[in-house]
Amino acid sequence: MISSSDSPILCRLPRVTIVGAGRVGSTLAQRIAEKNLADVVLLDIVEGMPQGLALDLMEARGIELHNRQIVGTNNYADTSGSQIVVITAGLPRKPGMSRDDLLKTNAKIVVEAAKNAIACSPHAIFIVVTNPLDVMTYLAWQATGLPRERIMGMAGVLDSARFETFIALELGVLPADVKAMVLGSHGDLMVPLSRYATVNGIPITELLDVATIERLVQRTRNGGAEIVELMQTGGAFFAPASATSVMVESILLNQSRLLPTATYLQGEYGLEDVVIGVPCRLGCGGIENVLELNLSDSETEALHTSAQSVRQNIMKAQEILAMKS
Ligand SMILES: NC(=O)c1ccc[n+]([C@@H]2O[C@H](COP(=O)([O-])OP(=O)(O)OC[C@H]3O[C@@H](n4cnc5c(N)ncnc54)[C@H](O)[C@@H]3O)[C@@H](O)[C@H]2O)c1
Ligand SMILES: O=C(O)C[C@H](O)C(=O)O
Repeated sequence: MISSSDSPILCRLPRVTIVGAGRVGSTLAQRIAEKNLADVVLLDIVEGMPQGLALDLMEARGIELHNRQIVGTNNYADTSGSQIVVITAGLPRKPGMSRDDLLKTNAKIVVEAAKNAIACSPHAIFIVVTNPLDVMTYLAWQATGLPRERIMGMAGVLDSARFETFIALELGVLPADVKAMVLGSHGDLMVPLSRYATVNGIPITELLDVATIERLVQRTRNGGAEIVELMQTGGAFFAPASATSVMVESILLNQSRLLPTATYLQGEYGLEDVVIGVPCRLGCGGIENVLELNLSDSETEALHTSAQSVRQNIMKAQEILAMKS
């Protein structure tokens, strides 16, 4: 008699663990299940909450016409054998705070989550979402000891989607017709590449004047804060969950999509030993390759300034973690 756990080929469906079942985590669980991408394990420290969310999502399956399993838990043992682990655990910022103000609280949470999750899913690919994003991804990379291909951060897909949204609103065109890429850190020093933004192949520099483009760039840089100020409690979660689900999808379906991804750089763009957003191809092994774009001098300078700020915060985070251990 073969039990289901003895039969990996026939019975193992892809499984994605989401650590942190808050607003981003639970919305991501919904996206993954409703896109029929994988079974989901939602883990949180709050007892009962991930279990309740999972049951609620399970009860929607007949209506949404999918058959994915969603499990809620407080125990890492239930996450074992996951193909992907997404870390959303940690505090969101409040109005008036920068993402870097979350460093102290979230560093310990993310390091612990990463260590616990890798112990149960040693072959998983990790996607970090918790802020401050680039620093948290670096800490999770260190904590897990994973090769850089298997650990990345989500921010660029979201920042790019915001830039595309603002361009589409300005021009009155379909958002899907706008393509743009935002590189750098997930913060005020992010680097929206206006030069590469197009509407169905037409550069936006042909369609909008310099002052308007600069206004849209500034709104993109402030995109997270704009929502935090409006909501007053917590930040964005619908678009962040959509953005993360696109990365999950590209990995699980081996789509090799070229997406702005926070990754550990090893000399690309003249940067080393830092995590920052650059274009990466995402497939079944995680990051398949890092694309080095030909940047102008000012774009390169902006990327380096962004990286310098991440480096300083990595050092701060390491000091904080050293004090606590
Ligand atoms: N990278 C991005 O683009 C992006 C976008 C949106 C949000 N974020 C960040 O994602 C994080 C989560 O945001 P949210 O809106 O979902 O917040 P939230 O408060 O709704 O959810 C966070 C969850 O983490 C849980 N948690 C805390 N410590 C934990 C631990 N040790 N183990 C497991 N779970 C733990 C909490 O109980 C809570 O349910 C924040 O840091 C936020 O700033 C990043
Ligand atoms: O702005 C935040 O604090 C959350 C997230 O990073 C976002 O950009 O929406």
